[in-house]
Amino acid sequence: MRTAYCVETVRRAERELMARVPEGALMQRAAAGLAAACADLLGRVYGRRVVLLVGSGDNGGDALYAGARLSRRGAGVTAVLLAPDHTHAGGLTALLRAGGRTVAPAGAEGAVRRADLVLDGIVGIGGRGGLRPEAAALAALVAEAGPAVVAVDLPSGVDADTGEVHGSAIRADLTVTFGTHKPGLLVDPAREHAGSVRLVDIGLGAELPAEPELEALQHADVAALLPTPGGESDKYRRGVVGVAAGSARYPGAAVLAVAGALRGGAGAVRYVGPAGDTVLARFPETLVSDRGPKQAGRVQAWVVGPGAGEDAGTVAEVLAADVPVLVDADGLRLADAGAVRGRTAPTLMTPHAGEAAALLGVTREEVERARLAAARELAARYRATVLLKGSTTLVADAGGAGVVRVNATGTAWLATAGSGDVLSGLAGSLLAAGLNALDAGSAGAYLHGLAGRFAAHGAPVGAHDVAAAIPEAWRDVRDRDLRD
Ligand SMILES: NC(=O)C1=CN([C@@H]2O[C@H](COP(=O)(O)OP(=O)(O)OC[C@H]3O[C@@H](n4cnc5c(N)ncnc54)[C@H](O)[C@@H]3O)[C@@H](O)[C@H]2O)[C@@H](O)CC1
Ligand SMILES: Nc1ncnc2c1ncn2[C@@H]1O[C@H](COP(=O)(O)OP(=O)(O)O)[C@@H](O)[C@H]1O
Ligand SMILES: [K+]
Repeated sequence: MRTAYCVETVRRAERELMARVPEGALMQRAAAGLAAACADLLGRVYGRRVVLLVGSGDNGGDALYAGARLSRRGAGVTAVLLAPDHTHAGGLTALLRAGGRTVAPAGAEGAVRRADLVLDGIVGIGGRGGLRPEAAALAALVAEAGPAVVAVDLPSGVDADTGEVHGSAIRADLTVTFGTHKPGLLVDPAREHAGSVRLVDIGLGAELPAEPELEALQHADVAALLPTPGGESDKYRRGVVGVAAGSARYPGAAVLAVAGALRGGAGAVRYVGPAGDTVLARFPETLVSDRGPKQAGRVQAWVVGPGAGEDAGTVAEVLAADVPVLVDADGLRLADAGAVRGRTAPTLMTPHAGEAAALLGVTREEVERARLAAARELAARYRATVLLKGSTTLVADAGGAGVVRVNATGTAWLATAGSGDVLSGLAGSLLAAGLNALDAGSAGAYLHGLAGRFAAHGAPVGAHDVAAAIPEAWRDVRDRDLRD
């Protein structure tokens, strides 16, 4: 499991650790890891030109000490001091002793244009708001000049706790973060600014609490969740998932949800709705019923909503069932909030940003700017588990207060019509197989993201390709975990 902790928790843990280690030790650990990552990126350090953007805090100190290390290895290092009267004194002395030089922002253009590498040490977890004008101008110059950029701890200008970006922020190729990931490194739009992320261990682990702010499943975590049939299994014991989806207008949504559900671990898929013939033509193994959800026979979980059109009656009927229910797409609009809140069995809602915005009464852009807050807010309002889809997929458990799962496997190729329907079938199938709503949502998103990658291989795909690649994703999770 990859975990991320918010700034307040990191600060508390750092205080506790600092009380037990020699003064300055943590910064030296951070700087050593940072310099090593820069050396890896450069390939050869000797003769390279490195520019440090140095702000007023310890983030700048990290950059200066790392710059000193690179300078000792033969790099030409220039520090641009954004706050010359408040520069980290120890770091500055170390850099100057190692042969580095300093320059004011006004005189930095030449050095930036010649640089092989720029280290962003403007602000770290002490940053508030976007970059200030002088730093923003430097960031624009760096972006235009195009050297590799390594962000120290996190890209300056992004919100470490939320992933929000207020104003301008550094765009990095690599972020070297210390002690633990911060939520902003895993949640867009900030995540996009971070590039790839490397975690440097500074010994913080033992001081961090058990419950992080965010967690991201890895192969081993998902492998442990995947349902596997045993000797005693039959199709009913593996779980039956009911899919109430599709309409005369959108029969394809039913097919795609069933396509996902058939690959999600349930023993059988029961389809209810007006697209039965279309579903059967594509998937003859589906149990099709032309009666409503109540009369369709027992299921262990329902998926309702994809392509449902205006069929509020079916949504209400499904919500009245005493089994886990996944509500997606049109179902989200048609569901009565009180009925969702009143359910005793788990509910998993799977909106994209537009659907979440409609439920919250805000704009889509507002949701995309503050995904974490939106997912938590919906989970609180509906007392349901909420999987918020998009470039970052988040799963907040019912109530919204606990740890939020973030999915790291997605690819932008999944932004294709109907791929959400596949996800709803897949996650609903995992619910029917016995996973709780948080696990079903996050393991479903994980497999779905991986399937998207495998199906796409860097080229456009349709949603049915994603569904067809789910078994490959499943095998990859299971087999790579066995090898690890
Ligand atoms: N505390 C520790 O034990 C460790 C801290 N480390 C580093 O220390 C950093 C935190 O250092 P600080 O607490 O000094 O905070 P920062 O260096 O992140 O920033 C604080 C300073 O930046 C200014 N500032 C805030 N927002 C700004 C903005 N938008 N534009 C320009 N300036 C702004 C503040 O006025 C303050 O002077 C971490 O991110 C990490 O890089 C590491 O050395 C590891 C150990
Ligand atoms: N930029 C992106 N990067 C990664 N995944 C994305 C991106 N955009 C969309 N997705 C994923 O693609 C799927 C689209 O679902 P959805 O918006 O419901 O589409 P539809 O309604 O057409 O089925 C979701 O799983 C979502 O997380
Ligand atoms: K930084």
